[in-house]
Amino acid sequence: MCDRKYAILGTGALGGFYGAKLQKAGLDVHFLLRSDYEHVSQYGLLIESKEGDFTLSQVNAYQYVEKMPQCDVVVVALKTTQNYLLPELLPPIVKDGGVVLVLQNGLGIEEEIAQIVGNVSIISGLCFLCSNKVGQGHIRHLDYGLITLGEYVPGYHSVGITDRMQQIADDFSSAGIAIELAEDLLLARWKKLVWNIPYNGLSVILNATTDELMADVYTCRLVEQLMFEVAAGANSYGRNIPDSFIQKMLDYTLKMKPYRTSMKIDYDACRPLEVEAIFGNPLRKARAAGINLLQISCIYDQLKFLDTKNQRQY
Ligand SMILES: NC(=O)C1=CN([C@@H]2O[C@H](COP(=O)(O)OP(=O)(O)OC[C@H]3O[C@@H](n4cnc5c(N)ncnc54)[C@H](OP(=O)(O)O)[C@@H]3O)[C@@H](O)[C@H]2O)C=CC1
Ligand SMILES: CC(C)(CO)C(=O)C(=O)O
Repeated sequence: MCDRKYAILGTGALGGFYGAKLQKAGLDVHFLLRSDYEHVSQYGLLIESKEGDFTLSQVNAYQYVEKMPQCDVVVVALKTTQNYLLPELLPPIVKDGGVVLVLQNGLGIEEEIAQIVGNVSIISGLCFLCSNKVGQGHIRHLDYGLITLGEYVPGYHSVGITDRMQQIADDFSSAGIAIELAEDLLLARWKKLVWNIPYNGLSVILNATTDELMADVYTCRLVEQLMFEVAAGANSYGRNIPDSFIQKMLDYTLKMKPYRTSMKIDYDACRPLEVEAIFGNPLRKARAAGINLLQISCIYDQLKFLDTKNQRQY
């Protein structure tokens, strides 16, 4: 068993699920919580999963990072809308020479983290996971769970498979979490956006689940066009997303159980939407490389309008 200490920043649908699996496998895990702190300190975490339900009656729960031990691996599992808190949250808990493991959707997050903490490695994981937080300390894992890991270096040059990536992969694999290693993090991030941009965006704008978007010829066409635009964005950075990958994402979603995307869940709960990380950053990156992603830009403007209106109502 490894002696790496893990911190989970944000014990929600994703952080709660993976963190609990790591603890169950015997790893030393420390959970930062917000509204669920009292409940989880007292009763622990309950994970409902198609892979088997389990309870952790005792977890290392914290309300403040100052009380947490310094950790070898700090998992960032907040919504990106909370990333403005990272300058307060990260420095006290990441060990010198440690790893910040970003498990968030979107683009450009590693560059922000590199500004906050020096002398750490930044590794990101793109999570193909359907998980929801359904109550205090109560996570419902609906499907999937594969994480594609890639390491960040300034400029997003491809660094191949590093030893640190391999160590984290070994820890997660020991907890029964499927891991794939990517040589090129930037390519992996754009590939994840092939799914998130059309489905997250359209689910909110059109008030639709994934199966509804796939069942209609017009929305299906829109999804596909958006996917091709994401591929054009990747291409502006010299990354090739083949047409076969787009077909794979369409087939994958057709086979998926009807799903309300995480952005739609946030919208329905009047929580802020991850518009900047998932739409704004890719648009700005592509623009900086000289291309305008017109359809994605149109989705972005509508989401900004809906997000602002939703927040005002709240
Ligand atoms: N859920 C999924 O299946 C997937 C999620 N992702 C990505 O993972 C990331 C996390 O999403 P998800 O887990 O769904 O989101 P959740 O909202 O379920 O989890 C985020 C957690 O962070 C906690 N939090 C927020 N602010 C603080 C704070 N200041 N201190 C401590 N805890 C805090 C929240 O606490 P509180 O409970 O009080 O709100 C919440 O429990 C996002 O980038 C998302 O896009 C990617 C793939 C799949
Ligand atoms: C594609 C999906 C729904 C899981 O398969 C996901 O990873 C996400 O919501 O970001």
